[in-house]
Amino acid sequence: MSKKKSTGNVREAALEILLKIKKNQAYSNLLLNDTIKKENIASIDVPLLTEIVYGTIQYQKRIDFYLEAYSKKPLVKIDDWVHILWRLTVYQLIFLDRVPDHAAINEAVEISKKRGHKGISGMTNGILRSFLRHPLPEFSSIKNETERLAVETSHPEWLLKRWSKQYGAERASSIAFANLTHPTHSVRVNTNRVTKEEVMESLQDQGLEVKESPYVEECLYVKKGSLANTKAFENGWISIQDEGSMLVTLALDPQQGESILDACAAPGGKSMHIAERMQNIGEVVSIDIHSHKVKLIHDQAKRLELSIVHGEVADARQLHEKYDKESFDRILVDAPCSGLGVIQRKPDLKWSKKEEDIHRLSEIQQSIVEAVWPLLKKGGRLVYSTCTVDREENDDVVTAFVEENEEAIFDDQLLTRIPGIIASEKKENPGYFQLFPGEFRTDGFFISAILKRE
Ligand SMILES: C[S@@+](CC[C@H](N)C(=O)[O-])C[C@H]1O[C@@H](n2cnc3c(N)ncnc32)[C@H](O)[C@@H]1O
Repeated sequence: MSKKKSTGNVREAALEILLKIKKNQAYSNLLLNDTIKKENIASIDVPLLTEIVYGTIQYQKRIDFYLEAYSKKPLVKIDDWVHILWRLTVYQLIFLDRVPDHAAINEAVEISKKRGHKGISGMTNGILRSFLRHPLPEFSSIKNETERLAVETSHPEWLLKRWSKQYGAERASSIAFANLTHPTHSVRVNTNRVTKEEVMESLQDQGLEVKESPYVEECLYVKKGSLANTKAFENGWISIQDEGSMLVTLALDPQQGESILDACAAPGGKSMHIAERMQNIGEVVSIDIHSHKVKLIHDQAKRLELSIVHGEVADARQLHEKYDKESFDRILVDAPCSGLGVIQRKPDLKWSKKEEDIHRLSEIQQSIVEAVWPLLKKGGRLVYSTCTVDREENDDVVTAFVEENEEAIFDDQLLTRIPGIIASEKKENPGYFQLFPGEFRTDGFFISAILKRE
């Protein structure tokens, strides 16, 4: 059966998704996949729907600045669905060359008529046409520097202030601009089963543009094309993974025959990488608190033929009930975090996360590290990582832990295991480092390594 839908339905679908996100009903990626299936969106329309949804979220603060210049009423007094419809149409007018302006505006007017009344469609027509007739308002009209950066890069002010205080104003600005750029798509080659060259050939044969990474050996950048239906993916030769995430396994440096605990493991990206590096010899215990997520670990292990990975549902803070002291050679805590390092991929995070979330998460992160520490053998290594950019969830968690635990010392050899160019930039403390978005081709990641004294 043909999966045909007009682009009009694409915009309505985008409106529905954005409204649900605004009401905090779900994450954008889950809602998108759900809507594509339920609404039977044609595969040809999926890229447009994805672009409108992510782009509108990414640029919403900047778009509101533009809309405010033309709206007769303050935006807070406009119904949510009308406001979002304006936002997504302005996104198309500014950023999508392939959508003709009149088509985008006509669709918005039609949707307004269908969902509202004549007054609303008239208002929609009026604001969008006056937006087209005038030049874009200048950011320089905003006098306060942080407010100006917040509007231009479309970030909440509290977050920019936090980054500026923690990493300096220049870094805060570069993170915010980097978050507006497209992320690099990378895959990890399962070198246990296939060579990098074979994977490159296979992907290229299927029309994908592939390039070797200069940093991590098993990493390939994929420029064009969808990976999910490729032979390499179906055969379990590759996994989709950010290169920063691959560095975490390099930091842990698991060896064949060892016993490894991955305390926060789902969906299993790092557990699989660990098992691949161990050539499937040894044991990887992969814990996650959510049973539906542990299923993903089982699925991945099966697809990649990694029999040493054992997924288990448990709370990492209670593992002492299941495992003896000093059971593991190495432990990975890839902690639950605010995800502020992956805004490029998941822009809704910058609007949904609040400062209170950071405080709450940092307490959970500390308690997980403290709970699993006794399970590490003497002389063993614990790696603590997050995909966020915030000292309270990162540097503060590990420095407080090392200060309070006599047996713990920072691993001053960490950077020797990280590829040269990346490591040479990271000198603040030899036992941990922060990767910022836009710095290399990775997401924002924090990686630290702690040793247990003999
Ligand atoms: C950053 S994600 C892990 C990503 C994973 N390491 C990977 O590379 O695919 C953090 C995970 O920790 C899990 N989690 C949160 N609290 C936990 C707890 N108390 N014990 C175990 N897992 C927990 C979450 O369900 C989530 O899947």
